[in-house]
Amino acid sequence: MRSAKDFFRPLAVGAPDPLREIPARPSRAIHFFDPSNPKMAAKVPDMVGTVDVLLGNLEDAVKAENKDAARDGLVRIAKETDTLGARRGPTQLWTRVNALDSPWGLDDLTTLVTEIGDVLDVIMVPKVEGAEDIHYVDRLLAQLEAKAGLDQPLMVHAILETARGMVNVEEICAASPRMQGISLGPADMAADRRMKTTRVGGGHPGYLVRQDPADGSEESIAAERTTYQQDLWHYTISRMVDACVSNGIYPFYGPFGDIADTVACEDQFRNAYLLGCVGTWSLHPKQIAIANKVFSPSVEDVTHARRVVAAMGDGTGAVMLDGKMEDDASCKQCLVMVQLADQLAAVDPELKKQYDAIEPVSEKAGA
Ligand SMILES: CC(=O)SCCNC(=O)CCNC(=O)[C@H](O)C(C)(C)COP(=O)(O)OP(=O)(O)OC[C@H]1O[C@@H](n2cnc3c(N)ncnc32)[C@H](O)[C@@H]1OP(=O)(O)O
Ligand SMILES: CC(=O)C(=O)O
Ligand SMILES: [Mg+2]
Repeated sequence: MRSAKDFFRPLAVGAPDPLREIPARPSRAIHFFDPSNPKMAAKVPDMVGTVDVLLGNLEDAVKAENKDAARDGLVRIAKETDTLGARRGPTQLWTRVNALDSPWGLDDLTTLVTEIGDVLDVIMVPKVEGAEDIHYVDRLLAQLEAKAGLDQPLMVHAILETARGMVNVEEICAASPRMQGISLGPADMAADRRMKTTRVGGGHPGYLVRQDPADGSEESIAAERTTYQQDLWHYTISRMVDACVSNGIYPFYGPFGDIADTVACEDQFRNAYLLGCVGTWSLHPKQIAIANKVFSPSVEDVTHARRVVAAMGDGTGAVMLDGKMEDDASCKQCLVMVQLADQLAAVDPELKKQYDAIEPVSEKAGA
């Protein structure tokens, strides 16, 4: 571990200074596309402005024989789409590179940083297992940034998709000032943990609790009883959120592979939103609207939050609103909601219209 004094020093001569703070950019949906797929690639320019993040995926879901074409395709798209990237327009440009132990990871990093390092915002690194993976990427990026003459450092986002990564999640988050966030990789995580599932994210009907039998008799045990499906990912997401927030970086849910089941997708996204995630992945264009809806506070929540903040004045003490006690702590929760709404309204005109239509609040205390 570097000393606190050295933590913000560039890791290569000529590399830009590391960021002191990770920018809080709206990132409700990270939309994945395969740059080697001509149909998907053709849609990218028109998607700028309709989604917070476009991510050129080079890793899983891209066929081995298309790896070079995907990398080259992303370089071309970034160069030709002059509104793409946070420095040039409303939509960030991220990439997911191949794993560090794969035959393609080194070429991905080398090519992307030197060719489009001034356009890319975040590099997502899959299958991160410990701080050593981030340290390797950190130094290599500094060398490449220096070589490319970049004046801003690239940020790094890790995917949490192994048991060892989970055990080391706090040190991964703290490993570099480049760390921007973490996403859950539920499919690889399930495989690595030897979970007996076959899905890409979401719940499982077999993971449940059952109502007690009425009286312990054989009949009552065999009788129909209510069951409640439980959330397979609660522990993982909660721990990821704590690790990210305690290190000043951002937690994200990941993929929901059942593209047709838009209802369960919305549920999974909302669970993550309620637990503290700031965004999620979109694998198909129809998941973008779901993510944008779920990760934008509802008009009802913003209305309530603004009322509480107004009623709390300087934010201290206790007041009654609608029969409920509000104090410093509930006011802080409401401020999270109000600030997120303000941040999203600045980039989403439709949301701004909805939030602006909320009646202004004047009450100072008790109602
Ligand atoms: C576990 C993990 O690692 S998850 C992350 C890796 N996985 C991915 O990135 C998957 C990305 N998504 C996809 O590959 C595709 O969406 C699939 C395979 C899931 C479905 O693809 P299709 O069967 O072609 O979907 P569908 O027929 O509904 O597509 C409709 C249109 O949207 C396009 N489209 C589909 N997905 C995307 C996308 N992610 N981005 C842009 N356009 C897309 C299709 O090309 C098609 O275009 P067309 O109307 O010009 O023919
Ligand atoms: C997201 C991802 O890569 C996974 O679930 O494995
Ligand atoms: Mg994976």
